[in-house]
Amino acid sequence: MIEIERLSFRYPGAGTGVALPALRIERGARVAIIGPSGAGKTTLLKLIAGILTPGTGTVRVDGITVSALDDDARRNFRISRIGFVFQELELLDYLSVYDNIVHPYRINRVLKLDRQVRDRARALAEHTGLGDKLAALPRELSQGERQRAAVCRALLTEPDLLLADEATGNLDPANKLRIIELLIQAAERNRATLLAVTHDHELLPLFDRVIDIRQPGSPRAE
Ligand SMILES: Nc1ncnc2c1ncn2[C@@H]1O[C@H](COP(=O)(O)OP(=O)(O)OP(=O)(O)O)[C@@H](O)[C@H]1O
Repeated sequence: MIEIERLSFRYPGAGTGVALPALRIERGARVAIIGPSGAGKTTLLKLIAGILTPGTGTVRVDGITVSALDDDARRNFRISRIGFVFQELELLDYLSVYDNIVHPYRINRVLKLDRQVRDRARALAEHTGLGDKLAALPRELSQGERQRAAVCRALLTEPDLLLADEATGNLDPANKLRIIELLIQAAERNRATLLAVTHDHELLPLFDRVIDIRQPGSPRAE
């Protein structure tokens, strides 16, 4: 469960940010976050993930007040509980698809890259149609395949909370649908919550709730 109370955030020197009076999202919900460009959708995801710390108010995830954790605890929380898929994929060009997928396990000591994880990485790749691309470099993949690799990486830790920020941007309609369906299936399998920022209104029927972040200072949650 995600609980937000009187949340506000402003970037230093910027006139805009995000403000949300209150919001509750049940565990396992699949939620689309919409709103005009600059309304604060990405900022909201970063506040929930503990990447940014709110100016005022609180964000609680499964009873944990994320902003009250110290830096190490917040990082560990993020690594072990949250899967993030960004629009800018941030796959590492010099690593194979397989090495990209398991990368979080190589750089975070809280994660252990054991045989089970390796098997899970391969199974995820198979399931997403990347089974024969594990040795390829990201630049040798199509855009849809790269995005699927980024989704596999986000799913490998079996996160409780999946945050997708325009994960389907720049993809054709068939690939958009495939990515969202992958995220929804994974969330259902793990009883995880899915929050997906999207500008694609045709994808909204796939979600069970839509939160519309309006102008900063006067947001609307529905
Ligand atoms: N690093 C930053 N420094 C200063 N201001 C920022 C920074 N990142 C975002 N902003 C500003 O904060 C506001 C909210 O940005 P955010 O990226 O959360 O919006 P968004 O709703 O995700 O937009 P979009 O749909 O265009 O991605 C915008 O006015 C933006 O210019």
